[in-house]
Amino acid sequence: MNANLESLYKIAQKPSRTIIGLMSGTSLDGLDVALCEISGSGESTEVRLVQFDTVDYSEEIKSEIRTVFAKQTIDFQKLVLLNEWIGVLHANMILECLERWGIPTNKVDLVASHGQTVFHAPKILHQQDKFPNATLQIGDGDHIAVKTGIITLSDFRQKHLAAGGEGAPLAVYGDYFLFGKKGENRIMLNMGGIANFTYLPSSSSPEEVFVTDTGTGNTLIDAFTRLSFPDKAYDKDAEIAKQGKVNNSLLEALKADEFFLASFPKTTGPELFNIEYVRKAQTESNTNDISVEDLLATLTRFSAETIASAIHTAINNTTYSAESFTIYMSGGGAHNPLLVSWLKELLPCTFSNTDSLGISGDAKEAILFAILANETVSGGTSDFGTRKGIPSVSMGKISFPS
Ligand SMILES: Nc1ncnc2c1ncn2[C@@H]1O[C@H](COP(=O)(O)OP(=O)(O)OP(=O)(O)O)[C@@H](O)[C@H]1O
Ligand SMILES: CC(=O)N[C@H]1[C@@H]2OC[C@@H](O2)[C@@H](O)[C@@H]1O[C@H](C)C(=O)O
Repeated sequence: MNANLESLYKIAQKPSRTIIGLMSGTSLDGLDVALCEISGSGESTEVRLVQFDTVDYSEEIKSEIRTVFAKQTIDFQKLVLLNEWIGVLHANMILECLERWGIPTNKVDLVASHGQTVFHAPKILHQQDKFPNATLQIGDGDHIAVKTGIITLSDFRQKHLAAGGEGAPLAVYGDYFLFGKKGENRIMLNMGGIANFTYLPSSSSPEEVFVTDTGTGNTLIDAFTRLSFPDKAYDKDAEIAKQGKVNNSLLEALKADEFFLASFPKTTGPELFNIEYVRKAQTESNTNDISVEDLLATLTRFSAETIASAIHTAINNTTYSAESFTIYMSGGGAHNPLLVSWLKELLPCTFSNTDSLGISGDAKEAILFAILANETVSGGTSDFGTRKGIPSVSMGKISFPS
């Protein structure tokens, strides 16, 4: 047997595996690195987060990624160069973390790398019948495997697409395995650049569970903060938005997109929710000259209302009462006090965060990829019934170090 396959075979049979999950999301703030100890698989998966760090992206890395990020027209050579460069950077970031944590590379069984999404194009966005749903993550896994010497799984979204999904959100696989609980109505709400939630009703039945994006989380707030205050990456603690007033005409124009009428599950990204999207809504609502404070208040309200409306729709489609649900928040938006206070005003549910369930909300997405790799190496194809958007598949391409 090939020596690489033999070592993978041994890893697959271990009672527990040490897996590094990596996620760098649409906010481009940095690389989340989660060192996990994982045992079991599927619904009996157990995860212990041993170490977690976000390695901040330098201004150089952010601006290089932004040259191709969510853009229709790009320098094609730059995309090719970035695919390799990000792979190397991510490998170095893993090595930095391991050194800081005092953990040798040979103690790690697997790396699970999401890569950097550069363009997400579900049919609802590209609207070209002959082309399927599509998405592209860069930062090649081979660089990570060769540089770290650790078997690496990467490019998880392509199998999901091949099996009929939109390539996202994948959160459901981790949320259902870790947080699905018979007898409790739970919603796992992640507010990153884009917001999404996993619906976990008390039946815990795979037939009822689903996951969907809701629209923008922080991406528009971040973009307009950066535009007016180039030294700020985001509106920390909603300090700017809190000084403004929601402009209702603009809010209605922002909510008018057909994405909000489409049924679940659906996915989106900054390819739709970007500066041009807001400028168009401002022109339509004659609000081009509103202050940056009012604009940020309105964009924060836009996130709150669209998240709340999607959750209302999900609950209204069932016989459960809204009051019986607990919403477990995660992602950077859970740190935005204005967004959270508006969500609490708009939804009669109980609010908590994933930390109260023993999983750090900031680490949750990186942990998800460690779980997906664990599933591929030693689990199965967990059955999500026939529900659209959650194919029962194993995901990730395997890169060997040699
Ligand atoms: N204290 C805070 N106040 C306001 N907003 C905050 C705060 N802390 C974090 N955020 C927001 O969270 C964002 C980062 O969120 P996160 O890391 O979850 O996004 P991401 O993983 O890149 O996105 P996605 O999940 O869409 O891929 C920041 O850009 C900022 O908008
Ligand atoms: C294409 C892509 O990278 N999508 C991300 C993004 O960030 C949040 C939301 O949009 C979600 O759909 C997804 O990531 C998480 C990890 C997911 O797949 O569940």
